[in-house]
Amino acid sequence: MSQDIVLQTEGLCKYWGGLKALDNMNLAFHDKSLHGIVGPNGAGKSTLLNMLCGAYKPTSGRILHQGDAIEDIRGYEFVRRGIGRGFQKTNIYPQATCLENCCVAAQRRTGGSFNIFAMRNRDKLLIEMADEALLRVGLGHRRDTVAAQISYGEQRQLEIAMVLATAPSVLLLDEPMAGMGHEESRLIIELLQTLKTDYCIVLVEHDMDAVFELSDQLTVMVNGQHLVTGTVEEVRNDVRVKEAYLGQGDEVI
Ligand SMILES: Nc1ncnc2c1ncn2[C@@H]1O[C@H](COP(=O)(O)OP(=O)(O)OP(=O)(O)O)[C@@H](O)[C@H]1O
Repeated sequence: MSQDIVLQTEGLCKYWGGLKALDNMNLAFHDKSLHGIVGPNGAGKSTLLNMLCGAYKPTSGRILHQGDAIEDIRGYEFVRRGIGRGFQKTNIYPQATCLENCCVAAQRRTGGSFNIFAMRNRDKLLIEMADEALLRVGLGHRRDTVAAQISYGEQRQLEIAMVLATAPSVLLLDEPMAGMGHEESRLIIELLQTLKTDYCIVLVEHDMDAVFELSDQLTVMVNGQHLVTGTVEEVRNDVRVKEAYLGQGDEVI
């Protein structure tokens, strides 16, 4: 295995009854780079992310993290290993402050302990992790603001901060630009440009301009099948990809 591969799938499959939502997926995700995943609706992109973060168990196949097979470990252990997942639909507690939201996320990494004497130090650590994450996404000034009171775009930034607060090495992001206007999307694109210098990022995103701008490697999936993986240029020039997107009104490749 190449040294900078952080996460890898081997023959990964997910079947729902007779439906092959994901079939024989062999992918390698590298450190300090962004791997885009695109494909028409129902291609299996979210299913893939759900398995990479431990939310779904594969029907068959393997997931390797730093060379260890992890497909059978429990969901919370994925977070403890540094595999962080952001969600397509917002996952925040609206009545909690941005800091509190990030502390809850950080706790998923550190784990809960009922040792009362350890509490003070643990809280300090959680707050440090949460503060660092908020600063990283540019939400330091919103630290003590209730999440319901920040803009939609800021809520999506908060989602990313909540993943960062789990101190991950892998970021799995599902449509972080969904529903955003141009200016808000730009902020997220710039954020991901800086984050990908430090993390292994797997990005599922329908905004093709954003994916093309950000991806070091790009995978196209269709109907649960792998179609092609390559650089943006390689993918854009691939005849099979053009065919797969024919008739897809909202996405032009
Ligand atoms: N829990 C489930 N039970 C049964 N079928 C499911 C389940 N989750 C997903 N599927 C099916 O698996 C296939 C892949 O779905 P998935 O959500 O992974 O696609 P996607 O590429 O993320 O699509 P979109 O771009 O629309 O979000 C679809 O046919 C979907 O209906």
